Amino acid sequence: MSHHKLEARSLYFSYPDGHEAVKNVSFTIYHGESVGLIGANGAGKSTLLMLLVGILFPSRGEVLVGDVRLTKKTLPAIRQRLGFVFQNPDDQLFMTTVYDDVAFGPRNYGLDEDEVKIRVEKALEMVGIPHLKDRAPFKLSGGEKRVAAIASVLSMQPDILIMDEPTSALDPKSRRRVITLLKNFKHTKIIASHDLDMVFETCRRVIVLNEGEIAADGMAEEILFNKELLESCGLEIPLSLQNCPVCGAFKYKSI
Ligand SMILES: Nc1ncnc2c1ncn2[C@@H]1O[C@H](COP(=O)(O)OP(=O)(O)OP(=O)(O)O)[C@@H](O)[C@H]1O
Repeated sequence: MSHHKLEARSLYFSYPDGHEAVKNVSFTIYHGESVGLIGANGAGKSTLLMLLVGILFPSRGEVLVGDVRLTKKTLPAIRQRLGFVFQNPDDQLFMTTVYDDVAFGPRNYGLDEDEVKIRVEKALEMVGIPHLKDRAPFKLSGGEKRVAAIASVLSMQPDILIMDEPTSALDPKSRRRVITLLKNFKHTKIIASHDLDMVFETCRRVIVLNEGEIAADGMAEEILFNKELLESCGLEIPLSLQNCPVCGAFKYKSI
């Protein structure tokens, strides 16, 4: 299904102050792939994700969604297929209730209220917060806000899910719920995170960014066990993949 393909071609991006945050980034992500995007603070992960969803536009290079080049003109038609979860949930939640925030996308898309209700209830169920539906988003805790923001994207049933730090600030139960829904999401997903254990569980492919450039792009097993590579990019092997100091055993990947 080539129309779900997402391609970055020699992307460069400089912020107005001249800082070059993304340099010569190229990759193709095919339908159904699960891709973790990792890198130290400031490596360019968020900037790259914003280029992929058309919040920012590259200084040079191009992004293609299917065969369509992402531009200001093509963006409206493409946007509804891309579900983007921001790093900061406050950028995503702006209605007076959680329900209305999660309903916003489907309503905007023109679905009738019965369908909207089904979508909202399903999305809230998936992230485990049906009980918060009537609450004001700004009165939620950090973790509650994060899962509400995820629900507001799931309700659009996107073809491509792009998430910036979906598990940060989550307690173990909420984190586990997010991991489960990511594993169950069968379309394309791209997840930027410092939670490398989560990346290992949910992504088959990993792209490593270092100072704006791709340092590695390969199978999760190859990359997340590569101590030298990770250390050269300011990262370390995820905890669940480190040898147990007592028995020497590894935990193995289950996807
Ligand atoms: N608005 C901005 N103006 C200028 N420079 C910026 C701006 N936003 C980000 N940067 C710089 O661009 C680089 C990449 O930032 P980005 O947020 O993409 O990194 P990141 O990998 O997502 O980092 P983190 O893991 O800390 O979230 C950093 O050096 C950052 O300081």
